[in-house]
Parts: sequence; structure tokens; C-alpha cells
Amino acid sequence: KVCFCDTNGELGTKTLSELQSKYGEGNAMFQTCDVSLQQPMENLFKKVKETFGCLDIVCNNAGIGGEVYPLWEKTIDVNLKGTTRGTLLALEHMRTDKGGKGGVIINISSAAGLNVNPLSPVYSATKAGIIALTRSLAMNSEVKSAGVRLNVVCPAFVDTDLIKEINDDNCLDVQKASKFIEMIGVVSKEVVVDCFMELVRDVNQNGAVVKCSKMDGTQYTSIEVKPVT
Ligand SMILES: NC(=O)C1=CN([C@@H]2O[C@H](COP(=O)(O)OP(=O)(O)OC[C@H]3O[C@@H](n4cnc5c(N)ncnc54)[C@H](O)[C@@H]3O)[C@@H](O)[C@H]2O)C=CC1
Ligand SMILES: CC/C=C\C[C@H](O)[C@H](O)/C=C/C=C/C=C\C=C\C(=O)C/C=C\CCC(=O)O
Repeated sequence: KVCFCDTNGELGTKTLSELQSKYGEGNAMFQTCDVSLQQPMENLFKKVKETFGCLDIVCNNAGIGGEVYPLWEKTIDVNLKGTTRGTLLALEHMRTDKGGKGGVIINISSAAGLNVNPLSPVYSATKAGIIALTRSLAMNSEVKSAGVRLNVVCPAFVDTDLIKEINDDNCLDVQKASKFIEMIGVVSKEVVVDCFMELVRDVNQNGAVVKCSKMDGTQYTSIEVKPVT
């Protein structure tokens, strides 16, 4: 069973029909919802719990690019605040100490958050924030005891609309970006899905940061962690 949300109602409804005809009407739900808004997101999580009984897997995936005002602020609202909101709501519904059944949260960051990207600094900062948020919660002893794992996927370039829409609003130098993307290469959506599924299925993965790139393949990063006592 799956529920997904998007601000694009038309695309969401089309995808919902496809999922329902493949997996059955009662097994897929779509809600138009903006991840940057608290109340609609709270309502959505409640609705999923009422409809499906519990939440086992949550993916915070919504993301945009924007480097000039007011788009840079929206980029922080959607990418960093939206992912934080979705993560905290997911935790609330999944934690065994709050009546949940445990589960796994997968957040979608970017290689731009692992590395730096001088052509999209605001985007890059939001994606670095997502990595820090996810790893920090994954290492929190109370979250661990409550049966929730958190992992993060950092794709380099993926064949989606996001990289087809590079312009002066979301990039500081479109020509340089195009050359950079050509150099790194672009992976298919399936590569990211495989990585996502591995992090869902492997119960030993908690706090994992995985980069998927055409140039380097799929790599688990190793960042030294000094345990907080
Ligand atoms: N395409 C790429 O090269 C890469 C993408 N990513 C990340 O992957 C994730 C998915 O992006 P793509 O599928 O590539 O882009 P996309 O542009 O095809 O899809 C993003 C989706 O998010 C939705 N969305 C935007 N703002 C929203 C909001 N406020 N609330 C709810 N939904 C909203 C859009 O309507 C769209 O359907 C994003 O977080 C992106 O930053 C990360 C690295 C590389
Ligand atoms: C170069 C892109 C510039 C602008 C793009 C816009 O901001 C756009 O809206 C979205 C960008 C999405 C970027 C996705 C991935 C970015 C990856 C990197 O910047 C770094 C990739 C590889 C670095 C080499 C490595 O670490 O392996």
C-alpha cells in the first residue's frame, strides 16, 4: 500500500490511476499537499494512519532548485524545512514508544549536499542540511530504541525534469552546469530506486549515506562519527 503527495495535482492523479490499475484501488492514495505547510502535512499523516493502519516506510523526496530571491527562500522551505517536517511527522507516527510499529525513513538529498556545488549554493546547503538531519536522528539513542531507522540517498544527476529545467533562476551559470552534468553523466531513475530499496530492506542500515552517480556508481560513504555520550 502506498500514499504519495505532490503539489502537482494533475500529475499525481495520473500516477494514482496507473498505480491503482496495477495494484488495486485500495492500495494507492494520492493527496495534493505542499510539504512546506505544517497543518496539511499533519492531516495527511493522520489520514494515512487511519486508512492503512500504520506507516512502515516514509520517503521525503520533494525538492526544487532556486538561487535568486524569492526562489532561494522557497528552496529552503521545500527542501530543508519540508524534509525536516516529513521526517519529524514520520517519527511521531512510527516510534514504538508513541504507539507506532517502527519503520524506516529514507530522505532524498543530493551529491550536491555531500560535495559542494558552486553553481547552486542554496540548493547545495539544503541538501547538506538533509544529510546532517538524517544522520543525527539515526544516531539518537531514543530514536534507535523506538525502532526507527533513517538513511539518506545522494544522487548525482538523474534523468528527471529537475535537471532538464536548469535556468538563470536555479543556477549561477547554466553553461558551466551543462558541461558539468555532461562530465558526471546522468543515471536512470531505476538506479536511485534500487538504492532506495536496498536501504529499506537491509535492516542493518541506519544512518547510511549513499551516493548514486553515473561516474562513480553507487557508493556507501564513510564519514567518521565520534559517539556522543
Ligand atoms: N534529478 C536529479 O538530478 C537529482 C534530484 N535530486 C533530488 O531528488 C528529488 C526528486 O527530484 P526529481 O524527481 O529529480 O525532480 P522533479 O522536479 O521531477 O520532481 C520533484 C517533484 O516534487 C514536487 N514538489 C515540488 N515542490 C513541492 C512541495 N512544496 N510539496 C510537494 N511536492 C513538491 C514537484 O511537483 C515534482 O513532482 C528532489 O529532492 C531532488 O532535489 C537529487 C539529486 C539529483
Ligand atoms: C550543476 C547543477 C546546477 C544547478 C542546478 C539547479 O540548482 C537545479 O535546480 C538542480 C540541481 C540538481 C543537482 C543534483 C545533483 C548535483 C550534484 C552535484 O552538484 C555534485 C555531483 C557530483 C560531484 C562529484 C562527486 O562528488 O562525485
